Amino acid sequence: MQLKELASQLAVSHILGDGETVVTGIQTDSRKVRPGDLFLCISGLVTDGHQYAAKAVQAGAAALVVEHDVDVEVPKLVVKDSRYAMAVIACHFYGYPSREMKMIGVTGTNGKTTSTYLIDAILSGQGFRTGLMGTIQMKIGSQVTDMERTTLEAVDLQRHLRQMADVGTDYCIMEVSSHALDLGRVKGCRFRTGVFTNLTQDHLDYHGTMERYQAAKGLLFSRLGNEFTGRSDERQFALLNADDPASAEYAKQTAAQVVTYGIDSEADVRAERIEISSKGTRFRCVTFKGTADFQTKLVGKFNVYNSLAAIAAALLEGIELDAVKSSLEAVHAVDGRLEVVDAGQPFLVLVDYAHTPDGLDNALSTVKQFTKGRVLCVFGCGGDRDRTKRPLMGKVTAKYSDYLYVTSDNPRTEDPGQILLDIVPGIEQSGMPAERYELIADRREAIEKAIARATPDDVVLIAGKGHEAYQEIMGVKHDFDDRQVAKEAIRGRFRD
Ligand SMILES: CC(=O)N[C@H]1[C@@H](OP(=O)(O)OP(=O)(O)OC[C@H]2O[C@@H](n3ccc(=O)[nH]c3=O)[C@H](O)[C@@H]2O)O[C@H](CO)[C@@H](O)[C@@H]1O[C@H](C)C(=O)N[C@@H](C)C(=O)N[C@H](CCC(=O)O)C(=O)O
Ligand SMILES: Nc1ncnc2c1ncn2[C@@H]1O[C@H](COP(=O)(O)OP(=O)(O)OP(=O)(O)O)[C@@H](O)[C@H]1O
Ligand SMILES: N[C@H](CCC[C@H](N)C(=O)O)C(=O)O
Repeated sequence: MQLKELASQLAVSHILGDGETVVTGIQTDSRKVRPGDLFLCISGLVTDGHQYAAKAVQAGAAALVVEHDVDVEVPKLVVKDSRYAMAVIACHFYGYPSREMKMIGVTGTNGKTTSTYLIDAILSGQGFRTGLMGTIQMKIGSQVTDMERTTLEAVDLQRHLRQMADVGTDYCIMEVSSHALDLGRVKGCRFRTGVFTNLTQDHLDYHGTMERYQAAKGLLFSRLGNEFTGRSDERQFALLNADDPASAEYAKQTAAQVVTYGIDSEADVRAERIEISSKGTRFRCVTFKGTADFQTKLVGKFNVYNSLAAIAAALLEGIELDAVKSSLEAVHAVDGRLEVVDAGQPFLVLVDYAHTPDGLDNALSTVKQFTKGRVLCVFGCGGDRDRTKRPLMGKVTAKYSDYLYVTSDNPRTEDPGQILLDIVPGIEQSGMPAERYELIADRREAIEKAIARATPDDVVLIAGKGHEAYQEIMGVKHDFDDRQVAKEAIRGRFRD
């Protein structure tokens, strides 16, 4: 594609050099540039991509997108904001793949991964070809790859959406993080349905305030039906959690048809008569397409919300309630979400991905509901992330646990000992006596101690890392899988 064609997509830009220069790929990271690529210099939060222009050209970049001139001898497309230009250019370069599929985007603090998995299970159960993108995995056709991010940068996102469209995908179900919305990663994507799960504290390191965090998530809904992204004939839906106060605001901002789900409110799709056990959940689902009794294998009230979101999304696609019911009831636990670790021990061990105060509240209150003995909880807080959530996570875990093992999550570049100390004020505030919690920076040791203390009827909940198979310390990802470590600890204890 010629540089001038890409320039024509941007309202404000000019070319320095030959506009007929052909680019054969797009790249935002100088270390990944291939000959013929267009290298976009992004002024980032940590470093400035313009500094790597020369390196990109050495690697074969045929042209650059810049915000100001840089001293390298290739044609340049000068733009006002290269991050914004990135999404526009990527959509055009890859031929607007989101217009060739029905896209369902899920945003919210917690429940995105679970909801996308459930929607995927129902739609693929109906024979639709589905693609999936989110925190755990990306599925394109029959190919499944692990993911490092919740929502990809625009260039990578559009490239993968093109692959999805090319293999004949009917529906792409994707998680849309608040970072992605704020940084314009999904700009230009045409969503058929935007789903909102909930809004509680997280990521204040990035967004600063809850108001800004809420506004970032709102971009998914304010753009739905408002931003021209092609195929304007098709209806679009904002599927909102009626029990979350943020939904009222999102409903006002969207031009899409608002459909609600909930438990405590009069929603379009709602659950009644909820019964929760350690094996699963029963509820009656009242919808605009009839009523049905569900018995799912997913545990907890929060999973009723995730189920309702998925049921509503599927009903909006014209799937009958009976068919929705049979697909949803067949779903087992999602990877690392209240996942049972069974190595033959006489007590229940669960691994969960709760890593926010509300996620922990939901996971632990659910566990507490069906635990006859004591709740032993192992948890920590990630480094280089919202520090203000740490005492809140301490407080909520102390509220529900009989014994707490405060340990490291992914310390990243922070001092693990300091992260633990940041959690303690919350535990103290809850009034938990000092003999009922321990600070153990080594996560393996913490898991081993919890397993060693458990007796029949107790439940050990290992929270925070769920499906993650690593622990990130000072930029190095060490092999570490809570499920594996827990199994080893159980085998160690019951060896004889
Ligand atoms: C806040 C955030 O999302 N930042 C992301 C963003 O950083 P940035 O734009 O500030 O980039 P930067 O690191 O300053 O670099 C500037 C530019 O120089 C380029 N560069 C840099 C070095 C080099 O040698 N060569 C080079 O070309 C970079 O590729 C980039 O284009 O772009 C970078 C390149 O793609 C990302 O690595 C970085 O993610 C950071 C590491 C991150 O941790 N992001 C997390 C918080 C995130 O996005 N999380 C959400 C999930 C949240 C949820 O739970 O809901 C997600 O969607 O994954
Ligand atoms: N609807 C919900 N409301 C509150 N908590 C939830 C909900 N669904 C799941 N959780 C809790 O949050 C944890 C993470 O769930 P899930 O992976 O589905 O969320 P997510 O939004 O994808 O998270 P992230 O984007 O941070 O990876 C679960 O392990 C569970 O403890
Ligand atoms: N998407 C979330 C995941 C957090 C997972 C938790 N294990 C941690 O490292 O804090 C984030 O990047 O904040």
